[in-house]
Amino acid sequence: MKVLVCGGAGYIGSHLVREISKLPGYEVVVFDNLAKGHAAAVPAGVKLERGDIRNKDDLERVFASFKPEAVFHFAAWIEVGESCSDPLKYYENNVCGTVTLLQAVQRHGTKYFIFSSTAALFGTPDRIPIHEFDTTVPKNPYGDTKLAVEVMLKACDDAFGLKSVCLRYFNACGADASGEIGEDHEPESHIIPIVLQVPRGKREKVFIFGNDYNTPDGTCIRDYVHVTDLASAHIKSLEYLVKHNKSDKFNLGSGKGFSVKEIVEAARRVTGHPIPAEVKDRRPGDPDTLVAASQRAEEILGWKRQYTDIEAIVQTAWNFHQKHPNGLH
Ligand SMILES: NC(=O)c1ccc[n+]([C@@H]2O[C@H](COP(=O)([O-])OP(=O)(O)OC[C@H]3O[C@@H](n4cnc5c(N)ncnc54)[C@H](O)[C@@H]3O)[C@@H](O)[C@H]2O)c1
Ligand SMILES: O=c1ccn([C@@H]2O[C@H](COP(=O)(O)OP(=O)(O)O[C@H]3O[C@H](CO)[C@@H](O)[C@H](O)[C@H]3O)[C@@H](O)[C@H]2O)c(=O)[nH]1
Repeated sequence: MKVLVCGGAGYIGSHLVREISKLPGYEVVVFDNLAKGHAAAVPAGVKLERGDIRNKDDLERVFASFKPEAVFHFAAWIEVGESCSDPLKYYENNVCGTVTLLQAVQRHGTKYFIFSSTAALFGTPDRIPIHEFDTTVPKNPYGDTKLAVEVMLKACDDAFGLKSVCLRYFNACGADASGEIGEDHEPESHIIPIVLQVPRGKREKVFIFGNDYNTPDGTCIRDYVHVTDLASAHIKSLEYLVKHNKSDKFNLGSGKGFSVKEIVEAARRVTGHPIPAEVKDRRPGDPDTLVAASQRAEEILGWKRQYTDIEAIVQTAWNFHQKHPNGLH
């Protein structure tokens, strides 16, 4: 099976590439413009095609020569805050770019499409844990762009039979067990790598955004799901599409929520560093609690998580940062 991984030099995509390229029966090509990803995150032996999903010629070159049977689509801008101040940047890449990519998929008769969606679809959720068919009213343009693609994928299935799986990740975190690849974003906005910047000597303290939420310790609760477990869900999704030839969508979480304070405490235990923390005002747009119901992925895809313990998850991120004090570039 020939698979094209768009955004495969980025954080989550590179973990999928690493896992799928170890398996027999898959030929993998990464397509990435390296705006945020790293060539060093692509394993030796996997071809990296530098190109942009918004550019029809870049796509045509790769689709015509490689003829992928499946596309994993990770390529997007990912910062919620920036999507509020510069929404058109997000619509242009995440929606228009995906239209151009899907046009290539249609032209070349690619059969399967696996899309990186998000918990941000659910805005302020109806209930916790959040189920797949709960109300989707995003609270920011980033979530709107991801919902637009989910809607578009349904239309592509209806019109020309493209079979897709939308995977709504909750908070992706951790790093490959080898420590060779991990999360290296500039600027960094995610809580675990930010907390680890303190023991890395890159910041003095952590700011906790609000301690007056309706949660037991007053700080926001999120569902931290390990990036290697996300990679295995992608492989299961492709197997599902090949076997059942049917589109679907799944929420992917770890099964448990942790507060921001609990994350800081876990990082203190893992690193042995005091990690000073100061409470600041709330960050706009943060809901109290986001926790996924992931039973459908377990039952229908046969997805099994390797990581459930938050310290073990933070430990993998810490191993990565210790191995790459200056990141991957
Ligand atoms: N990180 C999370 O917690 C999280 C949660 C939910 C969903 N997601 C989604 O998962 C996907 C991957 O996220 P990530 O954290 O790995 O982000 P990332 O920025 O590390 O990876 C995205 C990759 O796509 C590439 N890219 C972006 N625009 C491109 C374009 N126009 N053409 C070609 N390549 C392009 C970037 O260079 C980068 O390598 C994104 O679609 C994101 O919205 C992430
Ligand atoms: O310096 C910081 C950074 C974050 N937080 C808090 O930590 C929690 C987690 O924040 P962050 O790591 O930025 O993740 P989210 O805002 O929950 O968003 C991530 O997870 C979502 C799914 O839950 C995805 O949709 C997004 O793409 C992804 O960025 C939130 O309560 C933040 O307010 C802090 O207190 N201090």
